[in-house]
Amino acid sequence: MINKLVANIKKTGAPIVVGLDPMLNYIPEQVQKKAFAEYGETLEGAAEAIWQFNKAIVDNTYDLIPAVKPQIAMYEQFGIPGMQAFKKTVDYCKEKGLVVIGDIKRGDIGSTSAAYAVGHLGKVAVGSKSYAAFDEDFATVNPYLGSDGVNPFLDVCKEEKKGIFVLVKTSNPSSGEFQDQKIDGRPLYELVGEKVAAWGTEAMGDEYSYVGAVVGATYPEMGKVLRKIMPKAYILVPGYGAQGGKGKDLVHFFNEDGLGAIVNSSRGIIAAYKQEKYAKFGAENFADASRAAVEDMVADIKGALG
Ligand SMILES: O=c1ccn([C@@H]2O[C@H](COP(=O)(O)O)[C@@H](O)[C@H]2O)c(=O)[nH]1
Repeated sequence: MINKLVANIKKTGAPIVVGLDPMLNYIPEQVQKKAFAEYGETLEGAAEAIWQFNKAIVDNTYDLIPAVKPQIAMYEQFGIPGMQAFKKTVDYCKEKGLVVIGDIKRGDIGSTSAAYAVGHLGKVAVGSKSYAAFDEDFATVNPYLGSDGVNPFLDVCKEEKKGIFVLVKTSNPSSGEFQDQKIDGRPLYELVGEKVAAWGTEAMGDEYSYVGAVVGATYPEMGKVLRKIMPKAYILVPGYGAQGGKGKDLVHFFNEDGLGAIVNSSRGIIAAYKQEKYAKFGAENFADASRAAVEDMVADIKGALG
């Protein structure tokens, strides 16, 4: 899958990911009304609204982008219907040729991590049969339980040629509380970065490893250091747009080959129609506003990279 991700990035010339984080309050009234008319103001109605919202955005942007990142929390809050909308979204994006990064942030004791890995990236055995349950291409993994929480994901990735992005330095304001703590004089996120590089040597694609890292756009100096520590790891960079990250902050997340990083924007793209800059599109044309926001994001990053 890392080869497909790199190929999609080269084809589109767009090192970006559209984050599909559909909160109900981003979904225009007309989409909600139609879904509620069919299913009532129920969990099913909410799930239908988020599915129709996602579909419109994907239909309007898929030719410009290499990948999407559905955030599972946004679906899970609507229970079983929400999870069905998650799965429908994953399948639809894959049909459109997009790489799907499930932002699931899992990681547990070994046996539990194995179940997460199988459910999201692998196949679960049922008697003599096996099924790919959610079947994303990549998943985000929390490494803070240690190697035995990550190894089951590596095993499934090797078998299925899928990938993971390991949380190394997250974009949120309090990420330093634990991640920046020093051990033998070095911040914890650097030690995790070294582990990502080591895990990656066991799982190489043609140019990059199946084991990537999450590093927030909001910490550009740390991104620069981590880029050097993990030269073969793709870096998934959240924090662009709504969290304040800009193209100029991201230059050092990339390698000399212009590859090596993929920048996520969720609210900045899917709720673009709510921003003054894209207000001319109106709520009816929300997906056109998202397309314009994708074009602007690509221009911003490419401009910064020169
Ligand atoms: O360090 C991290 C890791 C993950 N995220 C996720 O990315 C998106 C960001 O959404 P925006 O609307 O573009 O701010 C969201 O799904 C987060 O859970 C992150 O922000 N930082």
